[in-house]
Amino acid sequence: MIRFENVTKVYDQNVRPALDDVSLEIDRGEFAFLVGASGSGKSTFLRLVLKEDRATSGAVYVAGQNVAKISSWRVPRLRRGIGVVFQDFRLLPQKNVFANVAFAMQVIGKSRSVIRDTVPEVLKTVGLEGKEHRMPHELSGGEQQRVAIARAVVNRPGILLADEPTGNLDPTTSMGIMGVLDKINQNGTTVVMATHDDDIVNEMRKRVVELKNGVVIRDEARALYTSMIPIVGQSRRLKDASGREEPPPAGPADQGSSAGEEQR
Ligand SMILES: Nc1ncnc2c1ncn2[C@@H]1O[C@H](COP(=O)(O)OP(=O)(O)OP(=O)(O)O)[C@@H](O)[C@H]1O
Repeated sequence: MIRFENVTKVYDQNVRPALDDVSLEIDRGEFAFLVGASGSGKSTFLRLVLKEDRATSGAVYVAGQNVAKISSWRVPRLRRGIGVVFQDFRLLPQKNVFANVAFAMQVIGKSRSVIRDTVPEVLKTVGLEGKEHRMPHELSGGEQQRVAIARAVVNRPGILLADEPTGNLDPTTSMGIMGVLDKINQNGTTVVMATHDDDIVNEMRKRVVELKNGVVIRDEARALYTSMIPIVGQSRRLKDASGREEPPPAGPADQGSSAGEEQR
């Protein structure tokens, strides 16, 4: 669904690349977390998928298409297949919940009757039944993020990109949002989520792709936020699912663990 082939992104020739020779494949229907320190390249990765930036070298494929070869008039069609949610929700403040979601359908020319049928369905999926007429300022942060997710998926995109979607939310509300994203993923949408939230990653046990200085340093299935496998040459500490730190186990990196590293 998403394939990066030796992708390098240089913003400024005088500093190291934001992404450095990244090769990675995320299959249709997968749920993958992108983790890494601030500045490690997570948002750059998402922007390249959306063709908001272009790779300096290498190739980015989305649904089998090399995005560099998509002409500018076809970019909206690419983006229609990709829902996006952000940390700061980005709702239209003057529109109610229904209208915020309906707007995403209006701009692509859906008929009123289709909108009338579809919006309540998607609001139900995200747990906002009965809140159609609320204004954004009358909603909690978690509810606002649910509206943003409803708007992102109402046109049934194949891919949902989420950039720190729980960054402004408390832990309980965040887990509610993860429940919504998980449900959307189980309905067949590929989800890629950039996050710093270790508790969420540890709870979800999905694929984790870890970036450091633009390089993929870990790609592990059903993983924790911090690898169970010590990375050679780095001092790392492990966190268990409760977030408690434990000393790293003795032994070579390639002996494997219950989490089992999987390179794709
Ligand atoms: N438009 C830009 N122009 C110049 N440099 C940029 C630009 N966007 C990002 N960078 C640089 O690229 C690197 C990767 O940034 P990116 O935003 O992808 O990181 P991130 O992992 O998403 O960080 P955060 O967790 O803080 O959002 C950083 O060094 C950043 O300063």
